[in-house]
Amino acid sequence: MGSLAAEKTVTGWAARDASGHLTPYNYTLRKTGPEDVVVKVLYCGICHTDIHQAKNHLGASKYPMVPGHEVVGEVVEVGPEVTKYSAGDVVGVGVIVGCCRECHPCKANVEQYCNKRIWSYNDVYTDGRPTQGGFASAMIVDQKFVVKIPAGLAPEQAAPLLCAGVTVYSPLKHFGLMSPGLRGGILGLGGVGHMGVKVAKSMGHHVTVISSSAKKRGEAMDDLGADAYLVSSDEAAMVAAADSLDYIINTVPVHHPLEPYLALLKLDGKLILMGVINQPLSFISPMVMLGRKSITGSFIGSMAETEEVLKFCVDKGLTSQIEVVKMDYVNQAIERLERNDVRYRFVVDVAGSNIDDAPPV
Ligand SMILES: NC(=O)C1=CN([C@@H]2O[C@H](COP(=O)(O)OP(=O)(O)OC[C@H]3O[C@@H](n4cnc5c(N)ncnc54)[C@H](OP(=O)(O)O)[C@@H]3O)[C@@H](O)[C@H]2O)C=CC1
Ligand SMILES: O=C/C=C/c1ccc(O)c(O)c1
Ligand SMILES: [Zn+2]
Ligand SMILES: [Zn+2]
Repeated sequence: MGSLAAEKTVTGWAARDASGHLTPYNYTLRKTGPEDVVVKVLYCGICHTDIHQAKNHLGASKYPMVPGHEVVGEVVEVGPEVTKYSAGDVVGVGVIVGCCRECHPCKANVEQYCNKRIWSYNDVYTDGRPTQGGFASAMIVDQKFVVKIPAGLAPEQAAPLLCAGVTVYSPLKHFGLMSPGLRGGILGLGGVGHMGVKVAKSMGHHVTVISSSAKKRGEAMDDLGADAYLVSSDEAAMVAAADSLDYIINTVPVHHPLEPYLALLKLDGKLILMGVINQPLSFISPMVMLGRKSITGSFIGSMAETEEVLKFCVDKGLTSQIEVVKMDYVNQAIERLERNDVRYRFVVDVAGSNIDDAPPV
């Protein structure tokens, strides 16, 4: 991997424009700083956010962009002040790779809410270089934003926990929704949603999947262990389920009406928005007033919660349900994810794809 003093040239797969099509791209990483960990990427999950970013759904994308923020890798080098990791450790990196360390969220250890957060890609690091994500042979990351993957978790299984897993765990913990017996809804059974079913079931909740079609009913009930399944267009079933849920984790990634789901909540129920939707959502006020309901949101989880969810999954024997693909399949995987054709997360076998050998385009 080279010496601490040298910049490292790596190959990633980058989007060049809002088509979001990824092709090989060579770039240099910063010299390893005192608190930096050099990570050889083994696996990286494909999150729907990678599509939002690569295709400029939020209007702030910069190219070339190497996406990927569910990264599991092996430590190959550490800076002289790194205390937490050493070469050979299997580690994870998620959505955030920097924060100010001084603001209220940083001091409260919820650094994901720091207004000076640095995203793992499509951002600029403190040295002025663009950040680039995990669809690459290596990343250099400050040790604060690295977690150890515990023994007992396969690295490819662990990858989706670094975004999808912690994204459902964090709000359940924060909003006091970890008690057994709660009735939860998971709206949208994709990468985040399937981890929602697994985590909520492991907390002892009664879990209802609310889906746009009946296609996933059998898998949701038989494989993931959901207790009930609602098709959102089935008006009679939606009416029958009114006032029944303590919370809904809403993972739908496109504009949609909120009122059908607010109606499913009990008194004091919470609709927790997860989907990245760049258009106003709407509802009439009595839908929340007459039931003291809340509409809230949540953004990934802290580094501490990321460590917690990894341990939670080991303790409960939870894994993600994944389809492992090679890097040269990444564009097809993205297309399939967009048309809702994956059960439930693609994970790219980056190290097994020999991406350093591909000629850059
Ligand atoms: N807040 C946060 O911290 C995070 C936010 N996100 C965001 O959450 C959203 C979901 O992410 P992820 O789970 O990876 O996405 P997936 O594409 O894996 O899952 C989304 C699910 O939503 C449902 N859906 C309904 N309408 C559509 C549609 N038109 N197109 C696609 N899916 C649809 C589908 O479930 P069904 O078939 O059951 O209807 C689908 O499986 C994204 O917007 C992502 O950016 C992701 C991670 C963290
Ligand atoms: O997948 C993780 C990132 C989620 C995310 C949430 C909100 C937002 O504005 C983003 O750009 C990304
Ligand atoms: Zn994500
Ligand atoms: Zn801060």
